[in-house]
Amino acid sequence: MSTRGLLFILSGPSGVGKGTVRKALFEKEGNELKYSVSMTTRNRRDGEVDGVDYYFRSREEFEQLIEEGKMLEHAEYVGNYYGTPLDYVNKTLDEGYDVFLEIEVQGAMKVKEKVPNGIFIFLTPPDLGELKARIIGRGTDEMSVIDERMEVAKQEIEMMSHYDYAVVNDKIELAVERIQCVIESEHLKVSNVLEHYQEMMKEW
Ligand SMILES: Nc1ncnc2c1ncn2[C@@H]1O[C@H](COP(=O)(O)OP(=O)(O)OP(=O)(O)O)[C@@H](O)[C@H]1O
Ligand SMILES: Nc1nc2c(ncn2[C@@H]2O[C@H](COP(=O)(O)O)[C@@H](O)[C@H]2O)c(=O)[nH]1
Repeated sequence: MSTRGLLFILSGPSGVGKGTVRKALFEKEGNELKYSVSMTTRNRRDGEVDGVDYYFRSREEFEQLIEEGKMLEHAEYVGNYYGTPLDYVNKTLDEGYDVFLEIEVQGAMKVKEKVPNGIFIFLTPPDLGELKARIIGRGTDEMSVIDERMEVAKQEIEMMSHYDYAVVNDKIELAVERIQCVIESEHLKVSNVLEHYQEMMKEW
């Protein structure tokens, strides 16, 4: 017997540390979350692997998938498409696993329209100076792109009120612990526990 898994959406400005925190969370023992690998049209960075970090696709291929209704959400971000393939999310939730998305804010708001019972977590920087320092320190973007990402970040932070939880990423380990607390408490919610028993009672 399995009930449907929960959908967790981690979002927040570029460079806040979503990828870093998500990887640290997934390295924790006993974690049964499934990560939904996103699709993008942006160029692959050094060390990134197709199918692991992203599915890297051309604009034409991406647009075809949008047209066929194969994306749960998609957004255009700093000149490239990013999106969440729908089939993997549905299949994995149906198998009873929790699914974890790591996406930007426009996409998260589209998921909220389609999956209102998703759990939306906003990862925040300790302050904007630290956010810029992290983007620069990562060394993956030119200065013009960094400025663009900072402009988008200010608008994104204003969207925090649409989320269920705000998690500060001051220290990676603390941010991971806070997210683990969110996951555990969501599993204790009566609505989620009750669903489990309702499924069981159907079989008795
Ligand atoms: N708590 C932290 N303290 C200091 N540095 C951090 C922390 N978390 C992440 N970083 C660093 O900040 C930089 C950006 O992190 P990361 O790439 O994970 O951000 P992101 O939110 O996933 O970015 P994007 O949305 O653009 O993919 C990296 O160099 C990472 O090592
Ligand atoms: N709406 C979506 N946004 C996504 C998805 N996968 C990643 N992202 C976000 O895009 C920006 C830029 O990412 P980068 O790898 O180029 O730095 C960042 O905020 C990601 O979280 C997705 O499937 N949908």
